[in-house]
Amino acid sequence: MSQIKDHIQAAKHSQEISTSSKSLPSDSSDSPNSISSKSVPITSTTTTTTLNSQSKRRHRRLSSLSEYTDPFSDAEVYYGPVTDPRKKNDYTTGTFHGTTLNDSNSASNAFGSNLMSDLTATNENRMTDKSTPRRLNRTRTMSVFDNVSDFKKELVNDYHLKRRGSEDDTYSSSKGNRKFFIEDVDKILEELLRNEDTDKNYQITIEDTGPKVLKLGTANSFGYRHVNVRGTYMLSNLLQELTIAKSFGKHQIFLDEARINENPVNRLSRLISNQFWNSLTRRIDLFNIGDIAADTKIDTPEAKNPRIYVPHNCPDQYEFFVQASQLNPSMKLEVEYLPKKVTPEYVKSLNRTPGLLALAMEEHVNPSTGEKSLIGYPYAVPGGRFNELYGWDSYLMALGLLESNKIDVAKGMVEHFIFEIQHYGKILNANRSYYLCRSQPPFLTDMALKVFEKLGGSSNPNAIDLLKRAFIAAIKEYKTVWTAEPRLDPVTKLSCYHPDGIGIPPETEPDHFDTILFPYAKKYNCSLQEIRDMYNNGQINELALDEFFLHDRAVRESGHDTTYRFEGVCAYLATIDLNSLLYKYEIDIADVIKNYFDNKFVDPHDGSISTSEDWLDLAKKRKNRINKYMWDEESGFFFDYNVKTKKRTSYESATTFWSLWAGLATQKQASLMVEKALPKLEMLGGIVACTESSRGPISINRPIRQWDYPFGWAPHQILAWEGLSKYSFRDVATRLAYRWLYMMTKAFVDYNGIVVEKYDVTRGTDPHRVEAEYGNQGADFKGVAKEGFGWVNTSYLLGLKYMNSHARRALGACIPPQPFFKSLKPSEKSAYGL
Ligand SMILES: OC[C@H]1O[C@H](O[C@H]2O[C@H](CO)[C@@H](O)[C@H](O)[C@H]2O)[C@H](O)[C@@H](O)[C@@H]1O
Ligand SMILES: [Ca+2]
Repeated sequence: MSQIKDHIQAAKHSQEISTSSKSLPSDSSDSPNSISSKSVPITSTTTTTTLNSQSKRRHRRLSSLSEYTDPFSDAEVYYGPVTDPRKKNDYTTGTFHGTTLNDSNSASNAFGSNLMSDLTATNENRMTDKSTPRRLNRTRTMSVFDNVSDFKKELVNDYHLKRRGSEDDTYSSSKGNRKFFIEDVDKILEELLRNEDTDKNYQITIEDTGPKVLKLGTANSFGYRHVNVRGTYMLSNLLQELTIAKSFGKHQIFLDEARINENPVNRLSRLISNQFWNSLTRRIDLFNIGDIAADTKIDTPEAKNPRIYVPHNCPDQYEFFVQASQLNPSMKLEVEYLPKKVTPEYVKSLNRTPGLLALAMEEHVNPSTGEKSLIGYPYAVPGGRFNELYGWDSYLMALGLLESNKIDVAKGMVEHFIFEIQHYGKILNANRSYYLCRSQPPFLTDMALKVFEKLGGSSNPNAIDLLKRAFIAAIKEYKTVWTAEPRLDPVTKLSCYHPDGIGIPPETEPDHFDTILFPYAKKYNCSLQEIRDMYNNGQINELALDEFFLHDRAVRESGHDTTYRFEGVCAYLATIDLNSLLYKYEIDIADVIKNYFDNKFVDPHDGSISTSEDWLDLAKKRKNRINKYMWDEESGFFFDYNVKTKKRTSYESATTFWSLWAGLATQKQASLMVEKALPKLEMLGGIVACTESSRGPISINRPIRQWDYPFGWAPHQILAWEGLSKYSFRDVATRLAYRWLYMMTKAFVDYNGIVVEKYDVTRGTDPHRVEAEYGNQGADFKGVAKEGFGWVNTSYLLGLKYMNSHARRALGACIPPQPFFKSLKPSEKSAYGL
């Protein structure tokens, strides 16, 4: 009680509450840093009695100010729970019924914390942390006035930069624990955006030309004394935090300065592990299926209502979804069975009526009623327009999820892949009807092994069971998808991406094929839309177009959609990517048969028997063929091999490093790759997808492609780092990782917390600005980025594992690679392969 009096006395003495009517927070706040909207006015005329009764009511709030609360706790802990009953979603009770990505008003969507287990785990971690407050950071204004993208240079030229005022001096007295008191979240948000978001995109970035300073009231003075928050980074973090607080229905909050001043490396990795994964996680239940089935990619009237397609032999699932649609008719969920045989004609017939494809579900028994129901296994989606379970994205996300200890989600994705192989014949490009004919780069064996290890490996019978089921499925996939016609080339015995399908892929952006279709529109004297329809409806027969779209589908199966490496030829290329991955399958299968099937695998699908030696033999043969057809000693590249023209290509691609990841290259080949190929692909921000010379000139008739120079992709970085490390080039991997992390951190700091699908690795200032094909996913958010992008999130967590504390600090200060490498002592340089 005396502590309370001291506070009030101190406030009175400093005359902070004596002149005007101000609001103080009430005690009804149930999280340490949020305050109820009901505040208690105190004026200079307030009587002692009133003060006393208010003191009591303020007790918790005032004492919580002096207590240590983790400034870096998750949004749910820091701002939660939701105080607006209309926004009360099931994240508070552990079930999640909403995934509408664009609904910024929903707290659960702001940071969809779908799984109670995740929340509990995070809270537990925090609690163990509590006694040891982390070292708080120095002020990170990180303003970069003169480092503005040429995208907006003209605007900046007209702007007169203001000199900064002198720094307010209260920081030292706060002992690094300063908190702000935001009396009116909406008002500050509005002021912040009005002053600082000069280009009106609801983000505060280095391209905004505001004063870069905003006054905020301190918590100790209940808002009467102000300090300046300066610079793009802190102001944009303030915008992010206020946006989140608002989404939790908060009108007043205490906000730790450390939270908006956090070391960016810590902030980004924290957000990825504790927030972004949750926002990207889905788990189908009776109530959320409508949201999960929604799709923004197809724009036909029939695509407006959510639709789910169920395999012909899954009656339980069919019933479950019918029940879901009956329980909630306003969801307008349509439920359809797939036929037993899914043909390309059938898939094309669904183009106007696309739908989600059912995934694996488990039985759930309600402990109190004993009632049985189904619930989907959790999975993560890549983000942005990609709101479904993808093939290789899932593997890459699983690596990051495991790193963040979200084992359930990674495991769930293995279950889904087993289900997909059983019911759709392959791991699908993604679980939408328009992806039924094609797959994506295969990673299931490695994914299952990594999940298995995390689950406790051979000491856990459930982990062994999962591993065995995953390998039975992977062997089926290997035999019936990747080493069967049309994907297997009978001559070289190497494999190509070569899916089925008819017509124009409906999920692509409408103008994507305009340059290809234009001559046909001219020939038939009709519009581009008419030619699209005529071709899709089979009203015109054009063999060249059929051939083009055969390869286009193959490009999409390769995951590298799109690149000039593959255009017009992909289905005839035995690629180094795919054949490296299949080599890895063969090696992994050999291992698992030896260790978990007593070295005698009886295939339940075809009755055949194989041993570890059989699979090692397949691997050896593939390796010899890869060397024969693809290795180019002179350039240090593995190139794709064209099985039709019977020629090795010369397109220099980052996927040459997949041979290292798979472990098929020799040490000598690895050294040549580092010596000759790497210098051509190593850019400012990491490894570029291909060399500029291989890509060739870009023009209006030859538009830029996203899987080509100058773009860099997370999967390429991750596989190269791991591959190089396998071959004693961890130093080189560390250098490449620094580059990539620097680029990501810099964009995150300068562009309002952005994390995108891909980056222009040649661009120092705004690498996230990629205007190719459907644009960059992850860039389109208001106020705060909620999910990052799946595989890029992973790349950040994995890249950090290569960094020592010195490099981490340099990244936190956004030191570009060149000056950083130059500043290293000779003894330190070797750790970066310099
Ligand atoms: O809608 C256009 C294409 O989009 C996907 O490809 C891209 O996103 C995927 C999800 O992140 C990723 O797996 C792929 O590598 C990207 O190029 C989709 O996979 C394509 O099939 C689709 O046509
Ligand atoms: Ca802006």
